[in-house]
Amino acid sequence: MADRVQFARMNGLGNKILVIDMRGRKDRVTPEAAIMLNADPATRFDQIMAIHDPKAAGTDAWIDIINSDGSMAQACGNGTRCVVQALAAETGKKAFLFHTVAGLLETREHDDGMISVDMGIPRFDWKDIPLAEEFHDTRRIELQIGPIDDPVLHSPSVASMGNPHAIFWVEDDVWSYELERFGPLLENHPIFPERANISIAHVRSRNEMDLRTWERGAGLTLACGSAACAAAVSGARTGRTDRTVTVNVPGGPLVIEWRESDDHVIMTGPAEWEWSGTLDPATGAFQRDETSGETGARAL
Ligand SMILES: N[C@@H](CCC[C@H](N)C(=O)O)C(=O)O
Repeated sequence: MADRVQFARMNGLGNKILVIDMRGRKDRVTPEAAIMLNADPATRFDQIMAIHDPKAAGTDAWIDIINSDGSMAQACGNGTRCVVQALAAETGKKAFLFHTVAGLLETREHDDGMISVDMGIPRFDWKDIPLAEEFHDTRRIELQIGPIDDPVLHSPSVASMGNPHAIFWVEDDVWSYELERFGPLLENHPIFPERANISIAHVRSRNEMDLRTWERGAGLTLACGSAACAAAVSGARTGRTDRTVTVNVPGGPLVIEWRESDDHVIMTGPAEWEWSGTLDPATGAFQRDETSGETGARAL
């Protein structure tokens, strides 16, 4: 038990997150531990957010983001809100500056419990997504799935929110597409050398869209915050939407603002604590706290 750390099972609009407290330690959550934790229905997750000691002055923590297949991700909007809620409950602070492989993330918990994350400036250059071939206009790239003369999905917009996203625009209901079938094929398409998160978007109005996402390294999820940001900026870039849009993901609505003043993308939504326990970050062996199980915001 001595080598165990605290963790909380949380969710951001149904995106299943394990927040693991690695502060004060030099080791990292291993891919083996991630795979073990994901294999148990009690701890099955979409992402792990491992909180480490800060690496730079002025920041509150370094965060490693790990997908359920054990791979590392550069961004996780829903998981970031979960970390904010856990640390706000622990410290009473309302604002945090986090550091990830993709850069700095400014965050704030509002009085109504909603949490905003500054997801940074999106990138659109084909080399930044990255794509395997040169495309001058990433608002619409040549990529399709299904019969060549009658594709089911085609011509996605692509964007990087630190992590790679492709957004397929559809005129009809996002639920009428077999994303569980097309998602893995598109995630691993050779055009995406680092794989990609694959979303289907239906625009309802200039300020609202519906979005389903097949996540790189995690599969179908109820919510993907960075995909909502990528879809919002791609909607604005292609003239479909305004710069502030409500993105309805299967788990509920996220509000995304692509700020005019500095091009940063601000994502606002909820986070929810479910239960907590201790685990071994090397093996993934875990124990649930007997006393945990009430809902509401909790410290780790
Ligand atoms: N759920 C996340 C995105 C997680 C990362 C993604 N699977 C990747 O590998 O890029 C979110 O809320 O942004």
